[in-house]
Amino acid sequence: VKKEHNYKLPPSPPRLPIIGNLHQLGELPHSSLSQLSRKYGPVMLLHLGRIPVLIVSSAEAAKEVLKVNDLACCSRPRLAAVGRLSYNYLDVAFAPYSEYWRELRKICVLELFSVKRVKSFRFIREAEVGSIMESISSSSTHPVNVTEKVFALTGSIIFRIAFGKSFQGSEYDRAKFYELVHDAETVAGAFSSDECFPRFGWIIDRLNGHNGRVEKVFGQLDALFQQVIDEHLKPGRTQDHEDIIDVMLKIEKEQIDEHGHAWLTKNHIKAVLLNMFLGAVDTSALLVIWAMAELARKPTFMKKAQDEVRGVVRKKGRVTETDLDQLQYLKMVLKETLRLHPPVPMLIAREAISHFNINGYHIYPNTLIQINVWAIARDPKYWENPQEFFPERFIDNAVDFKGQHFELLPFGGGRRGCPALYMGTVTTELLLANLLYCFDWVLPDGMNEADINMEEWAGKCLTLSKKTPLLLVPIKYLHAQPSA
Ligand code: HEM
Repeated sequence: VKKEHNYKLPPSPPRLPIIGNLHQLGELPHSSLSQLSRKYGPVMLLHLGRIPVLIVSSAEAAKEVLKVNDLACCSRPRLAAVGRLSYNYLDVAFAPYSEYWRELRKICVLELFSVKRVKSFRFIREAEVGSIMESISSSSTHPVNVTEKVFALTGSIIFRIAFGKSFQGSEYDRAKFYELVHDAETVAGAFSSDECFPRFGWIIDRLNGHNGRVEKVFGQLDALFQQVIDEHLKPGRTQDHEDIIDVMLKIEKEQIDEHGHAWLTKNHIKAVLLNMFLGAVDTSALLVIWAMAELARKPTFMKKAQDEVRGVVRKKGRVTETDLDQLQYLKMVLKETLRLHPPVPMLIAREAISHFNINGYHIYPNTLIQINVWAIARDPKYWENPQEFFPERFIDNAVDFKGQHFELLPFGGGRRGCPALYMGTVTTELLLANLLYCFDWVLPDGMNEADINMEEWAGKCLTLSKKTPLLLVPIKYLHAQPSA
């Protein structure tokens, strides 16, 4: 299509020279952009330095992107830090749209994150959840940092699913591991100055240490992944259960062509491992932390969820995955949390591959596209009392989060939607159900419900955290036997 001057562009807020609209993002971009969209509309065009970015803030416009024009805009921007961390886009989350990405995505959907594979890791989830419940019950009646415990759990589960061993069985320190995942998230979530500013941005990157930070994180991740892959390749290694590295090494072997070339190499495996750590640890943890914070603020909802889970599990001692189907209220609590606190509030940026129109506006190739699912899920046009946490809104309501209902998109949608939705939901349901079954939760001395700090913190990451840790006092339930 020829670039015509009469192609109408989406409305844009006024911008400053050089930095464009960067100064309007603020500490919480999803929130600042939600306010801006009230003035400029659900489809607006910003400029972050030199990068044109389309901000989408309505369900109708999200449908235009994720369904009607999915193919025209399902690439990802090539950002330098992400490129370095992903071995030059050998991963699935950040790889531009290509035949390679389609093949790898197929492997993820069919082999790595399929329901069958995820079910095969049930024993890991149940064992790790049991051990965290044990550790919480040892501090029964004292305030517990719920945020820390929940992060420890999601990290341990993914570590073991991916690497086939737990922190206990490895020389890798848990705290060091979290720091590394967090650092990787931060550098991956930030634009470099070079990307935003023509000609001189690279100088800023060098001066402010951005490049050095990326290299440091890359070096540490690469060393960890290499070490674990080497362990898997040691002759005589015995394993009682296939982990993600085993599966990928098997695929690597099977893909060797008649000339001895494998299109899947160790770097591809490392890039996918990176996606698993960045995609799974924080998202699942944040969902459960926000859910616990909301329930602690609303004791009647907490009690209702506890009555349900205790009614189903009775004196069994702990919740197992076979119980989850019966926990309808718990599922509504998590759905409502995904609405109010989507762990990835603006999805992962897409990039337009070809020209397309949306709401009568023209979008050019190479435009970045950000869908503000946080804003959509709080829009009174789609939700009654949208700021209120009210799980009952989902009774007799067919809206779900699988990417077909554009007013609720916590896992994204279309070709680039989250391929691990099942893994995410089964992990978070099991964890929340056990927290609610095993303990009653009370507020630390001197605090009341209104004192729970619900402020958000984005910290340049893709995910949305709770600004302060959640501290609650667990009182062990009579029948709880977490490690039974
Ligand atoms: C509650 C948990 C989770 C939430 C809320 C979540 C959310 C998301 C979102 C919003 C996206 C971007 C979708 C888009 O751009 O349209 C995404 C993509 C992705 N997620 Fe998840 N996720 C979760 C769990 C997981 C887990 C457990 C894994 C892997 C172990 C994972 C791996 C990925 C990958 C690889 C992508 C990139 C897909 C692509 O670009 O083709 N996620 N996720």
